[in-house]
Amino acid sequence: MIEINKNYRSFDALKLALAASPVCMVTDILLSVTQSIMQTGALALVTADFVDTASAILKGVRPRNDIYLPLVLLLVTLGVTTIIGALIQLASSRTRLNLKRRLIPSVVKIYAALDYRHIENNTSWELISRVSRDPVNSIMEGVEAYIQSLKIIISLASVLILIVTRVWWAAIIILIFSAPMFWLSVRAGRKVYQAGREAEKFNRRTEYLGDVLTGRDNVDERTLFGYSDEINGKWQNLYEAGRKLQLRVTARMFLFIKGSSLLLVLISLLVALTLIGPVLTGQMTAGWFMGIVSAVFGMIQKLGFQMSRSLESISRVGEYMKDLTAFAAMSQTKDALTEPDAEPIEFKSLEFRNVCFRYPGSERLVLDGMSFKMEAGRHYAFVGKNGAGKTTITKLLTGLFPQYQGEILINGKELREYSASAVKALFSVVYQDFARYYIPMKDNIALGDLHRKGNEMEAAHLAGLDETVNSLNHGLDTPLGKIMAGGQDLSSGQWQRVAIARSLNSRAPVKILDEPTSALDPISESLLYRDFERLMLGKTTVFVSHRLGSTKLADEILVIGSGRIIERGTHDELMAANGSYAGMFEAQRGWYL
Ligand SMILES: Nc1ncnc2c1ncn2[C@@H]1O[C@H](COP(=O)(O)OP(=O)(O)OP(=O)(O)O)[C@@H](O)[C@H]1O
Repeated sequence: MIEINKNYRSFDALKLALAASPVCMVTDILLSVTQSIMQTGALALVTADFVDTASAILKGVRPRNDIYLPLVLLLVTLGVTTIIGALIQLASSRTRLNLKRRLIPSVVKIYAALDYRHIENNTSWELISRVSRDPVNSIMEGVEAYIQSLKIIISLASVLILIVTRVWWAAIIILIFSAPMFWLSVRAGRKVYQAGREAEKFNRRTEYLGDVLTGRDNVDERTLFGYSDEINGKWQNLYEAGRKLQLRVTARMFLFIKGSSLLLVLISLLVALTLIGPVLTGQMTAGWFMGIVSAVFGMIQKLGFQMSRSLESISRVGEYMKDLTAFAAMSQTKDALTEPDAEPIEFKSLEFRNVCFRYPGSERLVLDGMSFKMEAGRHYAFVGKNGAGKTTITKLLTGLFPQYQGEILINGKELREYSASAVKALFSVVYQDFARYYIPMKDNIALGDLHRKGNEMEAAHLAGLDETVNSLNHGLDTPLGKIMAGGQDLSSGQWQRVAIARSLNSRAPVKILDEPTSALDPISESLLYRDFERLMLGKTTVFVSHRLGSTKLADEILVIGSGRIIERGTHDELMAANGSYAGMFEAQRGWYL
């Protein structure tokens, strides 16, 4: 539904709603127009007729029975206006639902395909959160504002037509005073959205601190460290700053609306006063006087308050549309949404040739001339200090950051030349901060390779999850976590095994394991290492670990420092070389002696 590289303007809110729900939108607009004519022009006419007939009856000029028709017309006008109001609400809520059905998947699709660097960058992340936070309401606010403005314009036109037939100059005065109000309202709306944008930064931070204060994840540390007051103070400071910003604009807006409403009330009084003359001289009937005056007052109220509000909303949706335009124009990863190929390509080798990389928005080179080669079927381990760049290498390998210099070659061919689906099929990763999906255990494991459903039990068994599965109420079908009904939570180590099972379920020939045993108990960890050869038979593995005992399993250890490989070899070779690796290994071994 959202088009890439389209320049969205505020009016496009209407077009989007019309595309999502044409019947309801057209019904809404037609009913709204009818309602505004009924509420103003038609009501003024039937009121005039009713009052004039009643006064003629009181004077004895007309028979009593003549009152019935004007009375019925008056009641019908009021009744129909109310019914139309209810129908408009119905049509509008249907439009909202239809828009939601079409818009949300479209926003999610763009979101999911965005280049990974936008997610990591603060500025673009703020834009992404602004757009994706509540797209349906943001757009519907504009749609309703347009329809509201149309209603006001129709009301204004029908009242003005009535006034022109009696006191033409009053109509001109109302028009002249309304024009600057329109303009000011548009400006005010823009200011409010821009202030909202500033306030959004505060909102995101207060939301995060709110999570820290109330979220389930931090409950243990929160209780133990007793930091609630400290964080609460920070939360309040941020909240206050955001609130003051918003308040300043809202107060200005309020004064503006109130001031202009007062002005318009004065104009209506003027119109009413000038109409008294023709009534007294008999040029205008009392009924027409009442009809016109009540229509003018009703319309002035709308003009003063609703019109300012609607124009404000229209310019706000205009600003939202600018954000939407920028969001839809953000670079996307080609084929980001494609599934991995059903059959991975045959893997032969992987090579980094003089690769340099810095994260977007950062000056520091994390990889600085990184070169190494890996052959199929062998096991490799990356070791190095915290922040040396081990995880970064795995991110580059899996295509998350294509903006590197140098070459990354798979089977001798540049990584960027492969389709995303081929790269996805080639690697499976157990991430350091692996995901926990609050869905059944079986689905958690199946996500590792959606082409290969039905092998979840085997993968669970290989990952040492038999006991865990048996302890769950419904075995593999038990929802994990506490979100779904009947869900059971797991320990960190059990969750990590689920992530390992996910990887084992995949047929990817290259397994990347980034600290895969950090949450496992010593027995489980050594069992995993014992079975490592069997589990990874025929696979190429890239192991990232600080536990140097585990790196002994690797055919080759690559030590990273200063953004490049500083040592490489088997455990024995590196120990004999007595360099960096040997230093790290001895430091760790010291603790076990
Ligand atoms: N999104 C990012 N933006 C900017 N810099 C980043 C980003 N992610 C990581 N870095 C920086 O890149 C460097 C390498 O990080 P990386 O996670 O690859 O290190 P690592 O060797 O895996 O560390 P550890 O052993 O602690 O897991 C670090 O200095 C880190 O600060």
